[in-house]
Amino acid sequence: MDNVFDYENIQLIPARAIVNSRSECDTSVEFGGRRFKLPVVPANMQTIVDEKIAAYLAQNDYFYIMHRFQPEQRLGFVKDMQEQGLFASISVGIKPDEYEFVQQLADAGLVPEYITIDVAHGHSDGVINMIRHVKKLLPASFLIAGNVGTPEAVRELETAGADATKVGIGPGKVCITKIKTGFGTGGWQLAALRWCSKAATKPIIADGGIRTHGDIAKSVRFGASMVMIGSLFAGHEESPGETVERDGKRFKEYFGSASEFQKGEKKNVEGKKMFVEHKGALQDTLTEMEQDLQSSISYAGGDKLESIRHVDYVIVKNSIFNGDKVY
Ligand SMILES: NC(=O)C1=CN([C@@H]2O[C@H](COP(=O)(O)OP(=O)(O)OC[C@H]3O[C@@H](n4cnc5c(N)ncnc54)[C@H](OP(=O)(O)O)[C@@H]3O)[C@@H](O)[C@H]2O)C=CC1
Ligand SMILES: Nc1nc2c(ncn2[C@@H]2O[C@H](COP(=O)(O)O)[C@@H](O)[C@H]2O)c(=O)[nH]1
Repeated sequence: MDNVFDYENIQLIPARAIVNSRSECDTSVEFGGRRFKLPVVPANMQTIVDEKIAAYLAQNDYFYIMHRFQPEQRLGFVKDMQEQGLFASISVGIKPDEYEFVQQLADAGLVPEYITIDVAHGHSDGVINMIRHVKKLLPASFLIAGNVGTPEAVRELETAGADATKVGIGPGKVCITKIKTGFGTGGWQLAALRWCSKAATKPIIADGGIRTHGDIAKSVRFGASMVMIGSLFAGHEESPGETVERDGKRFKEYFGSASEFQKGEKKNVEGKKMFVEHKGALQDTLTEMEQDLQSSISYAGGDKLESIRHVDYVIVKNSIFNGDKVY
């Protein structure tokens, strides 16, 4: 690795605008055979997405990935979504039950449009074997595999049959992997994304560490086709996390998928729980993300998302925030 940096160390350099209004800029992206309004997907976590949010996103041309923490509901979920004419996008793990679940889907003739293999350490035989199993039984599903943090891992998962890989080990807001294990891409996620994307021949999802809307444009610049976001989606009215009130202010809970709260036990805990400020309706955030990304595209000197991919950038030694608060 040559240059090591993260989101807060990068500024993209503006180019001459070709549009007269930011509204002319198109933020949509093709991913897995469908076109979505934004290159953004809320994290497949229990306090971020539920069936209702999934249906809303699919109906409104946004990508979603349902989490895997209510495993018995997944088959019905795929059926329900497809009966409504919506795409089904689910997550699986790699334990023996998950092999049976994939078999059940195939036996029932249910083919989710998207399947994500969601485990902490994706560069493993466990994930490679599951990729092969899914590709054998459900070859028409678009298969995302992760998480990984190296070019070797991206290549191996792609070779095994993954249609896309998910990059990010430990940069998440409720992640404690970096502290508890000493490993991961925490603190240099954007550089890791750049490193991985140079090796990738298929799309990459950048996962974790997004703290501002500008970080979406930076992810696209450094090779992401899609950006997975947890904390920025945690505080909405619709968010499944519990709402609490403190000193007259409303907050919503956001916990890690490897936290004690998710697991129900204190074993291999690599996640924590926090409370984020309540921030209104989900659609307002999606709209603001679209407007901010339209602005990013205009600064890139284009009118399509792709124009961000080739802009110049500088590495700022400390933090671009220089003590400023984001909001
Ligand atoms: N993106 C990230 O940085 C991280 C994300 N997470 C999220 O937390 C959730 C739980 O993840 P996970 O614990 O993988 O899920 P599971 O508990 O379902 O574990 C999946 C399988 O992988 C094995 N496994 C887990 N970690 C490792 C490892 N480091 N080395 C070898 N084998 C391993 C587990 O065995 P065993 O339990 O016996 O080791 C188990 O068989 C997921 O949603 C995941 O995305 C968790 C940590 C980091
Ligand atoms: N190390 C852990 N990572 C986790 C856990 N639960 C989720 N995640 C990852 O975080 C991102 C979201 O990051 P954010 O910065 O946008 O909030 C999510 O998509 C997972 O990859 C966990 O318990 N431990």
